Amino acid sequence: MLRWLTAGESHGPELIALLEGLPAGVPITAEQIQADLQRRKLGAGRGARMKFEQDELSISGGIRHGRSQGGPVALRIGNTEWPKWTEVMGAAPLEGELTGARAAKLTRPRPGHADLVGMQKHGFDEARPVLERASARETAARVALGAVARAFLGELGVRLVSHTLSIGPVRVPDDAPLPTADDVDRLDGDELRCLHPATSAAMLAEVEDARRSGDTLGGIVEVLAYGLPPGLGSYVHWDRRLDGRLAQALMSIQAIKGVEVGDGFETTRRRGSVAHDELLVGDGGVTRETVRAGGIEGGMSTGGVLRVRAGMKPIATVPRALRTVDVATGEAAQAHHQRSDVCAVPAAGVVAEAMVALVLADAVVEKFGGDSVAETRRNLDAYLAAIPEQLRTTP
Ligand SMILES: Cc1cc2nc3c(=O)[nH]c(=O)nc-3n(C[C@H](O)[C@H](O)[C@H](O)COP(=O)(O)O)c2cc1C
Ligand SMILES: C=C(O[C@@H]1CC(C(=O)O)=C[C@@H](OP(=O)(O)O)[C@H]1O)C(=O)O
Repeated sequence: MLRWLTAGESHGPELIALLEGLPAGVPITAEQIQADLQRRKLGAGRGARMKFEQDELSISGGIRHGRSQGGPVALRIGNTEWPKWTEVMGAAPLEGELTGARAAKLTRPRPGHADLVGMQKHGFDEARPVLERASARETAARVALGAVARAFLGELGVRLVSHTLSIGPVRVPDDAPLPTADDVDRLDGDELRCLHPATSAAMLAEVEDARRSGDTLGGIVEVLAYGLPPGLGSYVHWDRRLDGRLAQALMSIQAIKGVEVGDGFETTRRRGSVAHDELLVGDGGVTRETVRAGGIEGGMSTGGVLRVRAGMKPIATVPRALRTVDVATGEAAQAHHQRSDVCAVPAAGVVAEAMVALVLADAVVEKFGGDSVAETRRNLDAYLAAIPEQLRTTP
């Protein structure tokens, strides 16, 4: 079993990420993790902070001479903004009152954020302690862990890619080809992480229009995984189903409001005769002509391309501020707003990829075990070799 945990606040000194259960021998470097952190900062619509803050990665444990060692992988991502926040976010007891530009209490909770409920739940009189941990800054830690999970999967021939399917009302045409794992660099080179040039241009125009009118946008991202073996997950227990685990992981990303597996809700509008992936006689086994189910049947990977989507709501800190209540006075007010992303959908694609990588890596460890990646690979190869020829699937 893989376990992972993150800690840290948006304007604290650093984020901490821990991954436990990774077999030894996975090749992984700080440069690889840093490269993924960089990918998460990209994209049209990101706010000012992405330009001046660096993700300062350091590896505190679990990796030696470029390989995992079998112990927990411990990562730190320094917030280079920290020197401006030492007073507001310091761990030491406060002597006297806060002073300076950031001293004012945040008593105008932002609708669509954790602000108000977090205050009610934890007994805070302002939103600062809530928004610091609820912030999607935390997704940097997830992406760092996802890079490690992806390195493990890569050793087993599994490769991931994510892309933007829609921004607001602008969507990639249904007949556009699916990105493959060879498209990652091209996708990262596009500000919207979209391979379809006309759609990317229309998405950019939509983001610029939202920015000009003091508004924000959401959208849909899609993650694909190539090279998975059949049989990850389970049809036996509700909590071991791969689709359920992926949905939970994707829904846990800040601002994700819906998840689809394969064609998702579109499938509900079809008749059964054209909704599934028929099994056909192929060269050397069984084949499927379509990928409507997204590579999951009965809660298990089919061995075909896995395809999941996550829908993100528009950024909740709207510059044209939303109505709220000042909880210090009980008076009507406008929500607190300082700076914010206009649209973070391209970044959410990178985060979604990381979460999918972590879930798949967990499912691989669950099925194939292994204290070293070589052992995991032996177990995987033996499993595949033992599947009778008539039952084998070819992509
Ligand atoms: C990569 C990423 C960046 C985000 N950036 C912002 C932002 O700049 N401003 C904002 O208000 N929300 C941003 N969000 C979304 C908020 O964190 C999210 O809306 C908030 O936590 C409440 O959403 P929830 O109800 O889904 O948890 C971002 C989300 C992601 C995934
Ligand atoms: C810092 C990141 O995203 C932040 C996520 C976020 C939010 O409310 O979720 C709000 C913004 O932070 P701030 O209020 O400090 O400008 C984003 O910049 C990041 O992704 O690294």
